[in-house]
Amino acid sequence: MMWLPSRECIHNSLLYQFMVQLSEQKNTLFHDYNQLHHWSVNNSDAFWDLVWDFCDVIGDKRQPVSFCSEQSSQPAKETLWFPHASLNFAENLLKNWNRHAAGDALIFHSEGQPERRQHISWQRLYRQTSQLTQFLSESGVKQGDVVAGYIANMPQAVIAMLATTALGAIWTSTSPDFGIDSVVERFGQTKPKVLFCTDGYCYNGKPHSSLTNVAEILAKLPSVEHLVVIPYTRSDDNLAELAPLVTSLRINLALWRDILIRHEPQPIEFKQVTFSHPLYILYSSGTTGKPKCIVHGTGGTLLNHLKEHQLHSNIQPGDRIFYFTTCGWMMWNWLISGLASGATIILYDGSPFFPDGNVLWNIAEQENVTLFGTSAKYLEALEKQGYQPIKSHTLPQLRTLCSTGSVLAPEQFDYVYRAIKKDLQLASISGGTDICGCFAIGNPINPVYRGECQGRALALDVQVFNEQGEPEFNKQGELVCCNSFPNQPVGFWNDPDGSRYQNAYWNTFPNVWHHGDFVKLTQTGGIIFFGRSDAVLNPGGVRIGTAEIYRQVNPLEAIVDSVVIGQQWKNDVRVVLFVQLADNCELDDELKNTIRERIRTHCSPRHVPDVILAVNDIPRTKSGKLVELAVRNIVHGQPVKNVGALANPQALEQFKGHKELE
Ligand SMILES: CC(=O)CC(=O)O
Repeated sequence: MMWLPSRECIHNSLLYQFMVQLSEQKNTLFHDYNQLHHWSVNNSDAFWDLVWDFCDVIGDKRQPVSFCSEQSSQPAKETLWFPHASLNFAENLLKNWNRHAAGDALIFHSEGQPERRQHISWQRLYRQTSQLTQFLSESGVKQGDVVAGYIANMPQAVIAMLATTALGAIWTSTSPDFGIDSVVERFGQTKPKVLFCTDGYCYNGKPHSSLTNVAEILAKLPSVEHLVVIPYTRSDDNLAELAPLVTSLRINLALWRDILIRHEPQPIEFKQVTFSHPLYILYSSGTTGKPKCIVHGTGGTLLNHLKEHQLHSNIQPGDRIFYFTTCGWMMWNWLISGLASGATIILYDGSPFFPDGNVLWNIAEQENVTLFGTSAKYLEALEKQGYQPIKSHTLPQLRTLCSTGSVLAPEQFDYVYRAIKKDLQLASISGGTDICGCFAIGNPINPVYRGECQGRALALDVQVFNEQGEPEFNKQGELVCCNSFPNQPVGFWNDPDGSRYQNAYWNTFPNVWHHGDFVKLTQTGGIIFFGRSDAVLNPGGVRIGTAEIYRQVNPLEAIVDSVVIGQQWKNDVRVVLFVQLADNCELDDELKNTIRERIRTHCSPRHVPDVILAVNDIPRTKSGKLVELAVRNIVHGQPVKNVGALANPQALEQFKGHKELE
């Protein structure tokens, strides 16, 4: 065990208060989290009904909580949640505005530019949302229209999203480091009427202009009628270069500042929509084809985020929450929902290592961050570079550290408690874009065990299935969810018969959501992740999660990063490991033997790579995920679909033509 919440922490937690309320209402005693989880799965209507009340959702709830036709052969998929409810997402995020009007709703930090730090009060957030809502209405945006952001992670992105959803329109965003094709592949499918863009973004000490990309994107997105430019890295005058283009395309060009000048803040009329009304469109990474446009509903997203924030993460008014993300990752949507719990959101645009690895910890210290969210990859890089925030920063308010994006190895749990903070709830969380939330998540009342996500998310019947579709306990298998939950996607955009949605999650096991993670449920109620199940290595028919290999290889000083695949070889599969070496290191026999020995000792002889090769860079998606399937395709001489989804597509070249693989 690595952390145990104090009795005081437990009793002060919202989850504990929820359990007390539930015990009184249902006359049932809940002794621990696992008991509550069990109850919530078996009584999911009562659970979600109480979450609505407990989290003070503004809206008209109505009964029933859920409905499914008796004829349905897939109730887990086809259940409708709160079928008669109506609500508005932005209204719920702004509901605290006049309670703490002068307090901070948003705080913005921009890479390397302390003078750009901005505090946006709740009142200013409400007023600017009102101004933008008026602009969007005048621009013809109505309920169900799509509004897009090609935008840096800054307050204007939040305000544009709130104004869009206040009208019952649908928000979709990518970050400005996406290339032209990647943006067109996404927005070309969802056809936004209005595009918000920043003129650029900052990364690694350099401002990058977006305007040339924007010009080309607009030429390929005929749906866009209005372009709103947010000057960020340059002065307004430089925007003149866009003018001829928008005139030739007959697009209306507006500057953010002018919109604020032209509209007086007014009380916002929040459009009430149904629970399943589309709220967000998120995109799958698109490494296996055109990105899937995953539509998330208003009520499901809100209710689930309230559950994840208040019950699992203990987020309360006065909390200050930070997630290192861009507007192109679902953790941005997750973060911004924190407003609905009265928390202050800390936004950061830039590199987490510029000017050095202290940058995010400086922000955490300066802003008294209570929940700090990041990725396992960031923590790995921080450790490798020798940072120990525990020695350099004072973080008395920091209560929770969330990590996601890839598997958080057990040794990284040691690092967090040794080098960041001892008294901390380390929540390794996992779910993703598909559900805009989590299947595995933390909670403030359970201990944290080394290498384990604390538990299954409340009211989600998460199980581990073997290949025959039978539940397994304490054995590796597929993460599935056997019941319906409100934040299942409403469907995919442009999927009229629903077949793409059905194929993506529902065809592997009957009436069960198949998520594609390779995991194990533990005796403590926790979950251990071993990697994506489609990347599982299969030498001699034994299924090996790729995270088992990374756990042994990546901590070595000589290694910066690695990717492992299974290569079809003589009617079997052999394990091929690619490593990116640290400066001045060589992949000599000694290093190969060290790698093999570590893997043999800590895993098994089956895990030992048959081939180890050096490469200069490891390909990842823009949200930092390894693309094992793309590497596998290259090695097998197959095409890689959608290289535009990658942050460093040029890295793929080095996986071609190795004579050791022929
Ligand atoms: C919660 C998550 O699972 C986020 C991600 O890794 O995409």
